[in-house]
Amino acid sequence: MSERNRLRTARRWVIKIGSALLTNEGQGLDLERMDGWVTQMCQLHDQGVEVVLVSSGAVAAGMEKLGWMERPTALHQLQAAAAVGQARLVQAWEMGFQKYGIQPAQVLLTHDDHSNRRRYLNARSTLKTLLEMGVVPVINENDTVVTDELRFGDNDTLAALVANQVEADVLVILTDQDGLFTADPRTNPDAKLIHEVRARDESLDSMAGGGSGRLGRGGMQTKLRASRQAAASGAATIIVGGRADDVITRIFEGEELGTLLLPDQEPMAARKQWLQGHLKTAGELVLDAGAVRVLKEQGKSLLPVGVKALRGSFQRGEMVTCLDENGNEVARGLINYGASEAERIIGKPSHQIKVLLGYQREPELLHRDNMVFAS
Ligand SMILES: Nc1ncnc2c1ncn2[C@@H]1O[C@H](COP(=O)(O)OP(=O)(O)O)[C@@H](O)[C@H]1O
Ligand SMILES: N[C@@H](CCC(=O)OP(=O)(O)O)C(=O)O
Repeated sequence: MSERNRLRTARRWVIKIGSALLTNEGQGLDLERMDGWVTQMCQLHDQGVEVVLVSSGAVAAGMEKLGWMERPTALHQLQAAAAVGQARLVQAWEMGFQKYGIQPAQVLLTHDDHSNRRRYLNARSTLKTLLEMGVVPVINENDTVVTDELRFGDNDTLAALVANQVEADVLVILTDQDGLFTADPRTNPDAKLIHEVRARDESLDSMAGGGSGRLGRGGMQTKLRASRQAAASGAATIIVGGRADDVITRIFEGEELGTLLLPDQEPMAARKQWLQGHLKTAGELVLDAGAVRVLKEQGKSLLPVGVKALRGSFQRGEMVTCLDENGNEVARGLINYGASEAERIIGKPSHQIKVLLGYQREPELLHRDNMVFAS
């Protein structure tokens, strides 16, 4: 299967739409185009694809409402514009999605939400819950509360971190150019579009310029960096011109649009490598002999029934070590329940989880996709 056709099998997409594209060069939000993207995202949704939308445009929408012609540079003015514009932005997306009976949700994130482990896990859990419910999260940076030092600034970086966070298969970056060119096409009319490349290819560094348009931030440099970040969890990135007709649908159908930046590894292999490198664990589970056997011999998920004891005050989503009764490591992985919940369900069959906790998230304590087994 060609790499493009493989996109048809991608089940979770993060789609980032930049400021340069969302606003008609500063004339407010381009509602007509937004409607077109919504239609396409809903078509994807109908095909069983989970969609996360990372939408810029708060500052640009706010500028229009406030009658400002130039993007301000002072942080407090940017924040004021974002506060005015974010409401407008999310209202526009909501109206679009509701025509198709699909519920969007506003999620505003900051740098802290990614660097603080607890908040990271919390946000991940919320995003995954929204996706399970068929909701489309519409994410932006929480511009009004961030400080200069702790600002993503551009949404490419934020979109890549979100792609890691929800383990997306593909990150689509819609922008105002047809893709990544050999040089900035604004200043180099001879620049050629790159169709497919490995994200880590170092020759791209000198091609991607940092200069952006009047409204965007970061230019292609942040998009290239984002593709590398996304590749770390196995996601492919497509940088593509968002003004092309039916661009999202055509990418889904495998058409060669924009630039495809490939990861070096399949998502699962990348994920396992990431897990392997995660040396810090937050707790331990002691397994009974039966559970040790199915984990060791069949590489299966761990159910609560096979756990005899636990140690540590871990949160849901943190890394724990699984030990046999002699203290030897059998596996490690990300746990689906926090320590106080796990305490109540260990040794019990999964069908009792709902009665014991009042709810059931997953039947497994650790899912095999989130585990690496000791050799
Ligand atoms: N090699 C390149 N290929 C394409 N565009 C480039 C390149 N280098 C720099 N750019 C610039 O990046 C801009 C897109 O980035 P930006 O303005 O930040 O948009 P967005 O708001 O979509 O993130 C383009 O308009 C283009 O001028
Ligand atoms: N959070 C900002 C986004 C900043 C921005 O323009 O980013 P980008 O679209 O990546 O160039 C906003 O909503 O205006």
